[in-house]
Amino acid sequence: MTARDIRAVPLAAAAFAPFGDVLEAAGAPDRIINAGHCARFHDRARLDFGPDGRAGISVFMAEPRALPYRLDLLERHPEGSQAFIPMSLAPFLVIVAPDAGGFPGQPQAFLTAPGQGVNLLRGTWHGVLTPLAAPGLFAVIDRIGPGANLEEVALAEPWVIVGGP
Ligand SMILES: NC(=O)N[C@@H](O)C(=O)O
Ligand code: NI
Repeated sequence: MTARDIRAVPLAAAAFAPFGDVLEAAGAPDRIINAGHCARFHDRARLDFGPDGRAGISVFMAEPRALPYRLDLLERHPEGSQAFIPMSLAPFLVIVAPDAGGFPGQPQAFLTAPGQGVNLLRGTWHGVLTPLAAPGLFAVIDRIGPGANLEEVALAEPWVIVGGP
């Protein structure tokens, strides 16, 4: 490990909560529906599309990356939340960072388990969608609306996201 290495940890709702929501069928379902044939984990994301935006669903086909992963760009969407719902069971890397005076602070990296998705809160600094295996196929729910909704920061010094214990 070097000073610029960040170890990815398994994604967990409590640790991720300041940055967003973990979308998963975990724990007790909120409702049993469809004549008992379906468990509904109800309303699990803090969606936010602002006063002049609306929700959109897009499909992303992202190029798989590998660990160790060079992180040299962070971004945020000041006008809306952004959710990534994998359409495969392949893991992906979720990188987030707190805000530090309008710029990203120390990033944190999480590895998803099969079946987990995430919703990033409005304005959360994050790395771009980073699948770790093909297909990098995702449904993305984010803001459709007027105005700029993307702030990018190229890092003067990259971080290296590493896996493993
Ligand atoms: N730009 C875009 O649609 N995607 C990014 O926001 C991302 O987080 O991957
Ligand atoms: Ni984004």
